[in-house]
Amino acid sequence: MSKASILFVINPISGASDKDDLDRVIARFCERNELSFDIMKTTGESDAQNIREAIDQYQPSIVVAGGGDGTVTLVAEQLIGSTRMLAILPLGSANGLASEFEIPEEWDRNLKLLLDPKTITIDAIRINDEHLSLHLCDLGFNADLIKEFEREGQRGKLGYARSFVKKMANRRAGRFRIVTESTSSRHKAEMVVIANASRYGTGAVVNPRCDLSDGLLEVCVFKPLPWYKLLALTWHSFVGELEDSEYFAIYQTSEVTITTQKPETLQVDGEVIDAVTEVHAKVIKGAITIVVP
Ligand SMILES: Nc1ncnc2c1ncn2[C@@H]1O[C@H](COP(=O)(O)OP(=O)(O)OP(=O)(O)O)[C@@H](O)[C@H]1O
Repeated sequence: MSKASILFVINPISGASDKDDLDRVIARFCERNELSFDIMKTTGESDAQNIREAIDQYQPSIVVAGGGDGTVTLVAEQLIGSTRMLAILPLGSANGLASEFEIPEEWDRNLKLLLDPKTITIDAIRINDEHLSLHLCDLGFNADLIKEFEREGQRGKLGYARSFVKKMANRRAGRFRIVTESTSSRHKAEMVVIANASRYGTGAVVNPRCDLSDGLLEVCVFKPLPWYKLLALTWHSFVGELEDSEYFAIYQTSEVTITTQKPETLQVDGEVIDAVTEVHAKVIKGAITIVVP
């Protein structure tokens, strides 16, 4: 088999880790294994176009997204409909999609996955005919939390924990109407998740019915609950038994429209989009092939 040609797309500001040595580690790994490679850095401006141009020019068989979930989604968007593989080098604060597949964060172990790549083809979700989601989108609590995290200008796991505690003290519920292909329901909820994957980067399972290749998305509803029930719900979440909780509801569908009574913050794969009153989500079956351990 001919050796892979690899394009590394690195977000230099993702997460809080020191990346000064990364280019050298990548170069040493590729040269040692006789892999042809190129490295580009994102700038936060025109990145989608720059990645497309680099792919056109370089024609890699694997594109590595080195960054957090935002970078992974940005790179994936440029690969939809192509046979090129997407590999993930987790450098973000939470690394949700990478933790879903237990992709190693440690650079040397991660790069070894490129030598004889094992892959899985997964679905994606198109949000409001515009944004791509491979992982989790949500309205309400978690989106507000990410917004707070960004507003405070924090990065890294400690900053995330600080914002989490602050947001937990100010939980609130909104009203949601959820229309799937076969159901229509109304809920008072603190958070509604549109899920391709199963868990956040923290490990909390929000979607116990996750199958990333089944052509379906899940809509997961977290109803308002009193403080003294929080621990029980968290327990149900971490052991994957959320459906036992009366404060949780789930719908499976390939398409959904969610409308809210008041504007709710929407986040897609870790990026805060805006406050919205309507979200439409549709599955793209078999959208992308990912390198996994
Ligand atoms: N060189 C850069 N300078 C400033 N911003 C950048 C640069 N490159 C990318 N960005 C921005 O970084 C964001 C994506 O960050 P990403 O999700 O990869 O990391 P993170 O936010 O640290 O991780 P996580 O999503 O796990 O919290 C995008 O908003 C993108 O525009």
